[in-house]
Amino acid sequence: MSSTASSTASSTAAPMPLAARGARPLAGRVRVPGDKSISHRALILGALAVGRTTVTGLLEGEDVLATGKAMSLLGATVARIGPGAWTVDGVGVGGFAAPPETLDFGNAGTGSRLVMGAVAGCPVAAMFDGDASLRRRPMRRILDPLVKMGATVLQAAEGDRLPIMLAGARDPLPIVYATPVPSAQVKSAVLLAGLSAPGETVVIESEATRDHTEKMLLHFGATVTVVPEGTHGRRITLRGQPELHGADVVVPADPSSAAFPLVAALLVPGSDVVLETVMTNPLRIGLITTLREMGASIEAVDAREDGGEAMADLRVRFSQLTGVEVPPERAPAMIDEYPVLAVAAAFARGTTVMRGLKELRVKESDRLAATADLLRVNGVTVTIDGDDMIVEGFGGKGQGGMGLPPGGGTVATHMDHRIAMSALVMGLATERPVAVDDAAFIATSFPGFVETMRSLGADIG
Ligand SMILES: O=C(O)C1=C[C@@H](OP(=O)(O)O)[C@@H](O)[C@H](O)C1
Ligand SMILES: C=C(OP(=O)(O)O)C(=O)O
Repeated sequence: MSSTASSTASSTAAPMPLAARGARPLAGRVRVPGDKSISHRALILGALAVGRTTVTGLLEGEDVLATGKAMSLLGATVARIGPGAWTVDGVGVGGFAAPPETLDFGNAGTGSRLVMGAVAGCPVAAMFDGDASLRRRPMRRILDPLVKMGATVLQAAEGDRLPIMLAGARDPLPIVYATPVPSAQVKSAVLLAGLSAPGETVVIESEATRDHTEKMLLHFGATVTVVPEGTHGRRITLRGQPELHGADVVVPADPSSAAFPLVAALLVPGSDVVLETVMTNPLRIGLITTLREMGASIEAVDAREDGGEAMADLRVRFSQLTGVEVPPERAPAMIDEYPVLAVAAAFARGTTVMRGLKELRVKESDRLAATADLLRVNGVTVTIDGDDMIVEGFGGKGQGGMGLPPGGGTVATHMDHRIAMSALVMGLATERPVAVDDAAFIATSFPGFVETMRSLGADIG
């Protein structure tokens, strides 16, 4: 790979404390970086295609750069041709070469798990590793179906965790797999392995998760059909052994990154902000749906489509929010947004109940615990009841409100970018500043976060 960026900068660098304090109204237009999910997939499918893939708007965060490096170690030619513009010359389905060194995914669950799927369909062995956070995350959910498809786990740390040495199948088997957890990463790993298998690989999910892999497989020339399954689920069928051809991929702005300036604009009085070209895939906008139910002013302007993905500019204005109950079936559409939703809930009038958050326990940190701690050290009452989180809102300074959350705390971020950004957003609107112990991991998904927020008028330093 022609980029010099290291995938493990965050884990080796000294901690980077930072604080946010009460701001004047936020105003202006910004475009947050490219979608992380689409960026990983563009590099992986580009590497498995024949010919050249050109990606524009790629997220140049550490997670995605680690995937780019892995693709070049597996034999693809990955080059940066300009800011956010990359080319991938692929090796074709099943064509990965044995990598000469460990594939180090740093902090990235998505990169490590999707690439395990892609490697499982090739007759090569690769060592997968990551930072201390990634080494704690469960990998059995990925290994189980991949072993069924013919891959072999040659080595793994206790509890089927990284570092893992995985040998791909010489003759991969197609399977019908009902995912035991709602996870786009598990679904995608099976589909990527299934590319090399003859016949049909089927994934059945009882709750629909983000469908970027399915959409991008179609874009690269595979045959994929998707039909509803049960009340909230889907059945995805991939015809194996297609010839994928290189394609152009335009990456829209990441709604999971846009969530931070979006919630900040809702919380800081007088704010009026436009977030440009935000992806609005229905399986990614649970946060927007929820915030609108809470009374948020979020207007989608110039809604359009590119490469099969919906996008729009979002105009967001300061709003008095009211607590709501968020149903568990919405979780997959906003799984990474609960920490920042919980921050918004702390400013709302009344109680917000978020149900069905089990998967938050196995992210970069135990996000259920980390989010509750984030709020508590800043004076907010939070209850964790099983897999549900209940936040008591302060309600603001107006009629019926109890004022603003006090703030004044230092938040332990536990190597988790979303906890760090959520805490800093909170500090823009609390009575006193909010500090974080380490903001370095923000670079995994949102390089330029602090500069972007400052360009809107935020006081972070
Ligand atoms: O497939 C993806 O790109 C992702 C899927 C989600 O993880 P799970 O599949 O573990 O829910 C999400 O949390 C992650 O940030 C990105
Ligand atoms: C959970 C996340 O990512 P990953 O699983 O790729 O580490 C995230 O970005 O919030």
